Amino acid sequence: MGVIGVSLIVVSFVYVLACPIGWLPRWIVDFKRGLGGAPAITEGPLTSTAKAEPGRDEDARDNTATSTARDEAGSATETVNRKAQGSREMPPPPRPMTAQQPPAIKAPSLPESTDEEEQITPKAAPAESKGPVPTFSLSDDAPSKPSRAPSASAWASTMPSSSSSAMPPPPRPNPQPPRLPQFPAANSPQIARGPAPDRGPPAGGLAPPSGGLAPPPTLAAKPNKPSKKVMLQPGRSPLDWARISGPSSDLRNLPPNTPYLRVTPSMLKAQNGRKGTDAWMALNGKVYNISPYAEYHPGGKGELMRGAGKDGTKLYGEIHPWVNYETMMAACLIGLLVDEPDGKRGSEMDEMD
Ligand code: HEM
Repeated sequence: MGVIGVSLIVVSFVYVLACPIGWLPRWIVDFKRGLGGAPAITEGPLTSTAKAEPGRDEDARDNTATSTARDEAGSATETVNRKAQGSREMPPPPRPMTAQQPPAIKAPSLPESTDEEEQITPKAAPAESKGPVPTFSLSDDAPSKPSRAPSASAWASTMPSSSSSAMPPPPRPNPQPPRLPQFPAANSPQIARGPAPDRGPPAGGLAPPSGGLAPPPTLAAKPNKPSKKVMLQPGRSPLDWARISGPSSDLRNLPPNTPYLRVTPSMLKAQNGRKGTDAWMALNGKVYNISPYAEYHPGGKGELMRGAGKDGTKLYGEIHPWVNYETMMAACLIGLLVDEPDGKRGSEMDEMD
């Protein structure tokens, strides 16, 4: 009997070792793994946790070792019964796809620390190895080394032109400034009318204005003549005259508090600036003493004295009608030009002119 029992035990061991794993119950498989046999292939669905948990694997080994010890201490009959039970339960054949399953998440190399038992679920590691940080290049040249994220230009150059999903590069800025369209337009009626007619030089002999418009007819035109202005002595500028001929000045050269005089033509003729007398001149019915102004006259003393002792209205108007004599000569006002008492004013005035 002892020999038979030992033989059964030996046969059971041989069967367990030689039998396909898929036909064996789980605890025998675990037992075989504990003996260092083929890697365990579970019957149930493969899960990454089952294959990637070394902690559980170690637990299984512990269970297997416990079972082994229990088996060794058990009787041969129990072993035979378990063998018979395993024979009756026909497990499914091993899946051929098991070996072709994609690699599951690689189990991280956990450090051999004391808290290994607490960390049951390992952290998944990235499938790809960490490479260098991709570099970006903005130059149009091809990148010297391949990078994971190429530059925009390199990407655009590598993209096929026929691809509809490729975004075209932005247009380059136009170096030339935009040009305005022709004005007037080619079909404009302004061109149909032709060029503007030549209306001749502007009236008055003035330089043609830039705007092409003629001066208003009410503006008196300045005669286009050479200037007859003279060099004035120092202190005899128009500004100096304005300073000495203010509203409170009296340049009549008459006795103080003398009222405005009624100047007859004979009186005016006698004031011609000769023989030490002042020169008077009538302008539009008013008589002025022009002697104080002679050194300030821009046209010179000689030109001014052409109207001394006379009615210079016509002469004055021929040269500079724009000059405001009433303001300039207010301090030199003698009085009003009146007719001769005997009615000779008209003929005398004609002679004076
Ligand atoms: C009280 C009477 C007069 C006053 C206040 C006066 C005033 C002036 C003034 C302010 C100017 C400068 C004008 C300018 O810069 O455009 C001037 C210029 C001139 N005046 Fe008189 N004037 C008087 C009478 C006369 C008379 C009677 C004559 C000649 C007969 C005369 C002949 C001239 C001449 C030739 C010029 C130079 C014009 C030029 O070439 O620009 N002036 N006068």
